[in-house]
Amino acid sequence: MSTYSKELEVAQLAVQRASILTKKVFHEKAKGTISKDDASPVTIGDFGAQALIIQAIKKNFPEDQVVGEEEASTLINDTKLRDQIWAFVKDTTLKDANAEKIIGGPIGTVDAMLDAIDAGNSAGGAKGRIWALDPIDGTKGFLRGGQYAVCLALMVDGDVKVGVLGCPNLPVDDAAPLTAETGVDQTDAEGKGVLFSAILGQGATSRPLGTAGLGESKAIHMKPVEDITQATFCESVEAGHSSHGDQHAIVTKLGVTKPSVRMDSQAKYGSIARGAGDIYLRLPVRADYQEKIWDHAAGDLIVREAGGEVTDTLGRRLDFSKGRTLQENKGVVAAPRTVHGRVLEVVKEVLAKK
Ligand SMILES: Nc1ncnc2c1ncn2[C@@H]1O[C@H](COP(=O)(O)O)[C@@H](OP(=O)(O)O)[C@H]1O
Ligand SMILES: [Mg+2]
Ligand SMILES: [Mg+2]
Ligand SMILES: [Mg+2]
Repeated sequence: MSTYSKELEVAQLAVQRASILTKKVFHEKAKGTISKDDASPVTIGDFGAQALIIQAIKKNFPEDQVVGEEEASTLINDTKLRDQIWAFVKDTTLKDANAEKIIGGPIGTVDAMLDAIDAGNSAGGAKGRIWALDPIDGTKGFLRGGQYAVCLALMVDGDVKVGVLGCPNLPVDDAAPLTAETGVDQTDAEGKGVLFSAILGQGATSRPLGTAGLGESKAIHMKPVEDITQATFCESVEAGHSSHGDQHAIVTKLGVTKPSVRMDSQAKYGSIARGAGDIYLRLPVRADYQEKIWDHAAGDLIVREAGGEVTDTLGRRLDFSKGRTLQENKGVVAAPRTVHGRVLEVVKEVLAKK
């Protein structure tokens, strides 16, 4: 077995199983939300997916730590929400019994579910094996029927080694170009659902997300951008998450002619990695916001392994070794290696004028 192939298999199957749950939650209109301290929403889907993924990690790698976005403390007093989550968690399994066995089978009890959610409480850092988990990235996209992603990455001594992104609402077809519609009014109907993966040094792949174990995988690559004016650029839907104004100024200066594609979640990283789009910009809105490691770890590796470069707005690699946040970084600039330098130059020029 090659390095990290076991970790990759567990991560892929765990993300696949969690995606079955998020799709069920979406279709049963059980999206009831509560607001977190940072005013961001969290749903039955977020908690349920976190429980299922951590269960699979702990069954296979009991010593590993997990930095997960959600915490169970809110569920201690809210027994109604807790029971709603459990109703989904207890019935969600992979359709292939063998694959289900690989990730350790279902969770036995409500308490075990709460323990699994809580096991995402690692402080992160530069030592040891730590998984970064975002059970639903782009919760706002999930709620409004846009893009979202189930995101999992393994860091060893602060360096990302394995990354997996499950994107239930993106087309399976790697060649389908991004359009404005890709970001809005999407479903997980026929032809949708893709699982992106990468292992450091071994390239990036995509395969159908599916529900019954892992289908055939294909290598993915960023598109060589010969003429930057023809590039497709993507950004967050939420204006509070990145500066649409700065991003517009940057792409205008680069001569990009196509309108930006707005979509939620790390589906942006996956989409540029497979050449459906080219550039992803995330310019800070607030100087004091620290990006969370679970919002970037898997996508960063997948883009780099597909031939891209990912830095912050100052040209520094994203540093996942500093705890739960990217406290040493500001914003994100992701582009094919061949044009990243040019994009970064313009990012710096535009920011210097502010
Ligand atoms: N002020 C802010 N700046 C940047 N990112 C923010 C932010 N407030 C929240 N976020 C993060 O933006 C993520 C979504 O990114 P995007 O806009 O690309 O879809 C959220 O992930 P969750 O949806 O997992 O909470 C959240 O962690
Ligand atoms: Mg959130
Ligand atoms: Mg997120
Ligand atoms: Mg999330």
